[in-house]
Amino acid sequence: MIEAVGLTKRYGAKTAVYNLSFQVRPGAVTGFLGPNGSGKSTTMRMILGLDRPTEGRATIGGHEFRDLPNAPRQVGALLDAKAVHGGRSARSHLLSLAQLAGIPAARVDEVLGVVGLQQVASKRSKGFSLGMGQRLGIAAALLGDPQVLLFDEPVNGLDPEGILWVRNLMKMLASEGRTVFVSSHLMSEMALTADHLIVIGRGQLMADMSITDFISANSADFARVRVPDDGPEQREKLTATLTEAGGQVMSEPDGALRITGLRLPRISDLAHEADVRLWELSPHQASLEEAYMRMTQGAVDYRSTADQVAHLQAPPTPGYGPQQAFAPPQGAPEVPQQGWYAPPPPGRNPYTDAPAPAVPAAAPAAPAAPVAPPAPAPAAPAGPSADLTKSDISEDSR
Ligand SMILES: Nc1ncnc2c1ncn2[C@@H]1O[C@H](COP(=O)(O)OP(=O)(O)OP(=O)(O)O)[C@@H](O)[C@H]1O
Repeated sequence: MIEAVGLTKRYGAKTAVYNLSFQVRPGAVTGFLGPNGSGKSTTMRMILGLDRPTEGRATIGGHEFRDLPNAPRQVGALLDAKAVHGGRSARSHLLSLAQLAGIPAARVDEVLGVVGLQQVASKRSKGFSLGMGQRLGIAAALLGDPQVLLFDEPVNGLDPEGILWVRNLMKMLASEGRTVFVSSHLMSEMALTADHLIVIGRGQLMADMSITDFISANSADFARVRVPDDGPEQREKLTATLTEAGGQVMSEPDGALRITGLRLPRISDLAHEADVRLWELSPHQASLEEAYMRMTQGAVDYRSTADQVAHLQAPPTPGYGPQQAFAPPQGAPEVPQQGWYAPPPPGRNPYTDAPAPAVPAAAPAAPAAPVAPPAPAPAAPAGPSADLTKSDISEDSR
């Protein structure tokens, strides 16, 4: 098991990680999520003894990394796939790691096979693509057959077949009873891979719960309703009826209405009683991606501004799709078009309203005012976090 207790890291005036406490248990894949610069790599580096915490501690199986007897046989990690001597072949890179850790040379060929790099084992790694480098990094992590594995963005640069392979590998390692801690930006991927989630924002814990609990705690189920386009009267009548019955109604730009707080059959009955015809009545549930976006939208450091290319665009054609203007009916606010744009779930959203993120019931209490305020984009640090352009570049590593 990996455990962090009050883990804090400051780089001068910058607080990268503040008072993080969590446990990563064996037998499950635990996803580690957070926006760019939220402190994921720093946390992993502290767990692996590569950075010293300013306060608090991180342990693996009850020991700090540097006190672990024969650490490479107990813990494997992929932090920065580029941290390889480019002049060495994949095999000799792994052989040198194996020798240092007292691992038999035969294991090198085993892990080369597991990651699918047998064909290029004697090629210099400086010619490797991003995805091949990721595979080599994963091979290094598996070398000592460790019980505890940490992967920082393992699918970065892998093609769809490679992503599927990593997903299955993580699950298999966890099913063997190992502790698997994986950071990723790909929510959809985490939804398919992880059993448990730890979410951080600006270095602080925002959630520590199962994927299922995460979605139900943060997602908003809603119904989408559409009435005939023959004037605003029907929409206004329906809005008033549904609001009176206890529903919350928001207007979408294309004229549809989003309803929360009422079940679909009740919406249908109410529309019937009000003599309003429906062209659409459909259920919607927020995905993990949406739940995550909502949770972390207040803790994002890097945001794009709008590209000023309006003068390059063709003038709108009246009467078509979203370009058609629909005034929101009375009493129905418009669905916000920036960030998370579903209506919030009933009650206050603790993640976006409070100045410092609060923590859900399952997680330890958050500090009052811990992290440095939003600052200009920080200088890119060494290591994986320096890559702000992380993208999924397809490659064929075979
Ligand atoms: N060595 C360092 N010196 C100064 N600041 C640092 C250093 N390492 C990290 N930071 C800062 O600490 C914060 C957390 O960085 P970290 O790399 O841990 O985030 P991350 O969640 O891994 O980001 P990403 O998803 O972009 O990889 C960032 O603001 C980063 O600039």
